[in-house]
Amino acid sequence: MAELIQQQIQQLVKTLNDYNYQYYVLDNPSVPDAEYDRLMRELKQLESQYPDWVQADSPSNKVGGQALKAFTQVEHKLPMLSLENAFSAEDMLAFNQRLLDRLTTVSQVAFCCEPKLDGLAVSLMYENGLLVQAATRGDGKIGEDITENVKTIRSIPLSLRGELNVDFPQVLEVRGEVFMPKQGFASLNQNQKASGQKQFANPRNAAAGSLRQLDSKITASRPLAFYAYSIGYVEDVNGLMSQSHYGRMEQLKAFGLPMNPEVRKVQGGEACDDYYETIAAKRDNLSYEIDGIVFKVDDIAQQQQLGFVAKAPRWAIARKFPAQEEITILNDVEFQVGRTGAVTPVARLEPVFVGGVTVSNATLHNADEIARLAVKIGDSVVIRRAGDVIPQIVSVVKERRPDDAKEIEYPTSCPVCDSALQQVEGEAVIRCSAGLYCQAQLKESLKHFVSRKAFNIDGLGDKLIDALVDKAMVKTPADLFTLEQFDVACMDRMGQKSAAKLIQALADGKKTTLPKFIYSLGIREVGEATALNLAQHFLTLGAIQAANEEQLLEVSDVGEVVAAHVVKFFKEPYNQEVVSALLDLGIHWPAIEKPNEADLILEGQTFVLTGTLSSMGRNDAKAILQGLGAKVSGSVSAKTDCLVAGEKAGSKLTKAQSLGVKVWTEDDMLAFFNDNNVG
Ligand SMILES: NC(=O)c1ccc[n+]([C@@H]2O[C@H](COP(=O)([O-])OP(=O)(O)OC[C@H]3O[C@@H](n4cnc5c(N)ncnc54)[C@H](O)[C@@H]3O)[C@@H](O)[C@H]2O)c1
Ligand SMILES: [Zn+2]
Repeated sequence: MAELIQQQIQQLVKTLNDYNYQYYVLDNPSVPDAEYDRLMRELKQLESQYPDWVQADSPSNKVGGQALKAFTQVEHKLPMLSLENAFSAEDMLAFNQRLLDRLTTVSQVAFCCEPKLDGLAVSLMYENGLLVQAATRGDGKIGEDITENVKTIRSIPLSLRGELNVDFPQVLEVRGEVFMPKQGFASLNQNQKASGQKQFANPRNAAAGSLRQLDSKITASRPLAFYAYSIGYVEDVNGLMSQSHYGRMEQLKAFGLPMNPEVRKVQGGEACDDYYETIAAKRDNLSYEIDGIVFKVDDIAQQQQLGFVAKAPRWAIARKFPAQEEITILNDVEFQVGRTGAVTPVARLEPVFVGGVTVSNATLHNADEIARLAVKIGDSVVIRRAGDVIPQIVSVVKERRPDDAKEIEYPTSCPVCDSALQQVEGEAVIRCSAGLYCQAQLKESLKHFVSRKAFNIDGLGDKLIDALVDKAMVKTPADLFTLEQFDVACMDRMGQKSAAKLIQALADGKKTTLPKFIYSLGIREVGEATALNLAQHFLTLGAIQAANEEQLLEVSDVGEVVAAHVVKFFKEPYNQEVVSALLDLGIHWPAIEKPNEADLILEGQTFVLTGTLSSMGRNDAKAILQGLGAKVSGSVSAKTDCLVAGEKAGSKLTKAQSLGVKVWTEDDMLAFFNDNNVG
């Protein structure tokens, strides 16, 4: 027994030291933080139970990793420590109680609350107001000299604002986090992918890897940012620095250092919990990754009274958010066939709680992605789920690969209809060649056909469509309109009442609009906007069906790919049959009037819509603007002529303002519509 525990401790120490090396030295961790934290807690638990067996090289009371030899080493004047972690409200209560036990004279502690940025700590040494040295944390005592690299980060001032010895002290060490904003991270990874280079697992590794470059030109090309969060060593003969941590943050801001705008000072533990909840709710909308909240005792005298333990201050704690990355097992890979025949590998996972939900499936995208991950069935994989984004497999933990791990085999024929698969050159996707003869494609097409923006048929859910196709009651979209109440009522979970409702909905659905009809056909690459443009350009279905590629290219937003798909679609005899069957069954729409040239008052102008409009949906506003000849685009650029900003407009509004793009409120837009008798 004893020996077993000792072995367990040794094993944990070895594993965690390996993980530290991968994380801190190589900037390339193999397991998610949640897994590391679990193993660390296990080790600490064993060490406190069996103090005689604590190993000399235990990571439980060490900070970070070793400084890379390739850099000049910097000895920190004051150690750069880590933080104690809290994982729950109970942990926070215990922390608050520990503080109150030690600070016997106070009944409530004031805290400074700060988002815990997921980047890496750096020390910036300012002497007489000039930045003379920048260093990484390293092992807490010795870091790496990264002065030249840090100087390439635009938001870090090379000199402080204000007057020496009046505003700022003669020596001031500023500490803070260098991080990579989410958007910068996404575009960096896109570039890495395009140039065939390794992609980074997350923004933290990307930031660390970018900062610890021997060539500062590479660092300069990376989108790094910085927020200050404390001070280290100071020579301050005039006693300029505040005795409140929050006060110091305000001072640093006045000296020109970037400060996180979310930082707040609050009183007592409950206010800390409120702050935690508030930021947690905002987390997905922040432009940078955070993995928790840091709570710091605000009063510097109290901080000094509390002091430090081996690797962290007693006066601060990091409360971590639930993990967005977890580790689990890939049990199997199944292949799904989509509406356009694309065959997509779907990962079946051992269920795991991540990003606030239990995840048991993740998309694997295509064969290229499987090759990039080099994943096998049976592997331990890292799953990421952030916000509402669908879960992704980000990496494979190679050292945990079991001996019987199986290669993922791509099917050689359609897994649903057994027809041949085709791969278009230059595309990663593989498609079933059978079109609507393939039941999977038929089901997905029908789901699209009845969806909200197409025929909008209430009461025709995915399960019912699957069943109707399986029972061969529906073979084409036209068959939906020949269904009878009696047939539908016999289906699972349907009764006479819901069947009657559905038949009525189908009858009502026969009246539609031309753009919706075009959209519902599910022609590849023809979305709502393109369908609308096609309808407005050609005015009748017949004209669209008869158009050749050249004529189609005249439609705004229609390029060669779309034109080819449209022509191909209407050439297909099967599609021609379905379209005429639909028309024979009474599908109809009001005629579109040709807009007067003189009515196209917004011709050549690009509009962007953002925020919530109270008087109409964004799609309606878009249609009216397009009717006046405007292009409506999704993103603001220098080419944008006007941004319509509704309620709660966010980053697009800021961007438009910074580019000097004209901005309309919803009222401005309505007034314009009114003046021009539209809307
Ligand atoms: N996945 C892995 O293999 C692996 C390996 C080692 C460490 N880790 C992760 O790293 C953590 C330990 O790392 P650590 O020692 O750097 O501790 P930490 O990340 O838990 O906390 C300390 C660090 O927080 C950062 N920080 C961000 N905002 C801050 C703020 N406002 N104020 C103060 N500090 C702020 C600083 O960089 C500071 O050094 C572990 O809990 C684990 O999640 C993961
Ligand atoms: Zn098929």
